[in-house]
Amino acid sequence: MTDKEVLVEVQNVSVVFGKGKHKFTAIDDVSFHIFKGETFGIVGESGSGKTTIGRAIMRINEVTEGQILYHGKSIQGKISKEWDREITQKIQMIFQDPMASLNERAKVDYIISEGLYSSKKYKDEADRQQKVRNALLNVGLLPEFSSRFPHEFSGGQRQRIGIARALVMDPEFIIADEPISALDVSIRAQVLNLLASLQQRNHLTYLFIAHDLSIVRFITDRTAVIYKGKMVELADTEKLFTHPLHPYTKALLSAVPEPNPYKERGKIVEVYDPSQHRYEENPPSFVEVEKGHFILANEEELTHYRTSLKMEGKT
Ligand SMILES: Nc1ncnc2c1ncn2[C@@H]1O[C@H](COP(=O)(O)OP(=O)(O)OP(=O)(O)O)[C@@H](O)[C@H]1O
Repeated sequence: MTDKEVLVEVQNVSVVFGKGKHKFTAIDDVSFHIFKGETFGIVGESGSGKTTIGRAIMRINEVTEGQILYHGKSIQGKISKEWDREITQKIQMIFQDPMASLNERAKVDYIISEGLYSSKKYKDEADRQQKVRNALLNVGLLPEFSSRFPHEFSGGQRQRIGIARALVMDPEFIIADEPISALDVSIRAQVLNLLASLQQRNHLTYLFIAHDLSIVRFITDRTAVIYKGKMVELADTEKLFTHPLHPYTKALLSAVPEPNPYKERGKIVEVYDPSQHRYEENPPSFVEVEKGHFILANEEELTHYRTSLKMEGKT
């Protein structure tokens, strides 16, 4: 990745659902940015808020506090019609479950064209059909499939239809929300490879949401770890996997199964205990502890992290 232009900026974003007694903070003061051309991963356990962040960038979830910028311009609140149209086209999402995310009663042709219809992003009917054909070919499906219904396809093919639906809009940024976790293990690699080759060919930027750490390591350039709506660590992916600092990241990594059964047998899985932080008296902030490596820590913890980095000779 040579281009370091910032494409997406999430600034102190909180997303709160419900009101009064039922108020629930799903995302709590989260900040990060995504460079153009990179694959940025967000990992965390179920319910940690990964999807909510993706949906906030898609403008499906309303941001309660903070702001999200795309190409340096706010995407919320009162925005011009042109800007709204542009971001609706440029930011696309691929969903987790290809069985649930495709309209069963619509033909593939309509499913893929929906975004085109609402944005009127085609010259005439022949142009629309050509765009659908190209999108299907780009994801390795036959153009003839456009006259079929979703139930006629396998899980992997359906996810390819979901990808084609995003691609037909000629996007710049794709939020892939656990795009392979609902698929058979045997076809996961194919879909991942397809996403990787589309990224190269179409100069795409990805936000890749996952709970499976081995996939994140394989596909992302940088990774953020989220725990109960708070971002706790962010670093280059290799760095995060080889030199994790936050105890939650360490616990997550220690739970990844080892391919070697002998190692797996003797392995100690760390348990994360959030009460170790003592944040009541000394609250944390998300700070850069070394270049490009951010961590949620209070002053006391920061001193500890800096010392351990120094000992590794890496400050
Ligand atoms: N519309 C909503 N109204 C109320 N609570 C919600 C809403 N959407 C999400 N939540 C809650 O916010 C929290 C975060 O949900 P989210 O789907 O972002 O988690 P996730 O990390 O993506 O989990 P998973 O891996 O299971 O998809 C959960 O506790 C969820 O129940």
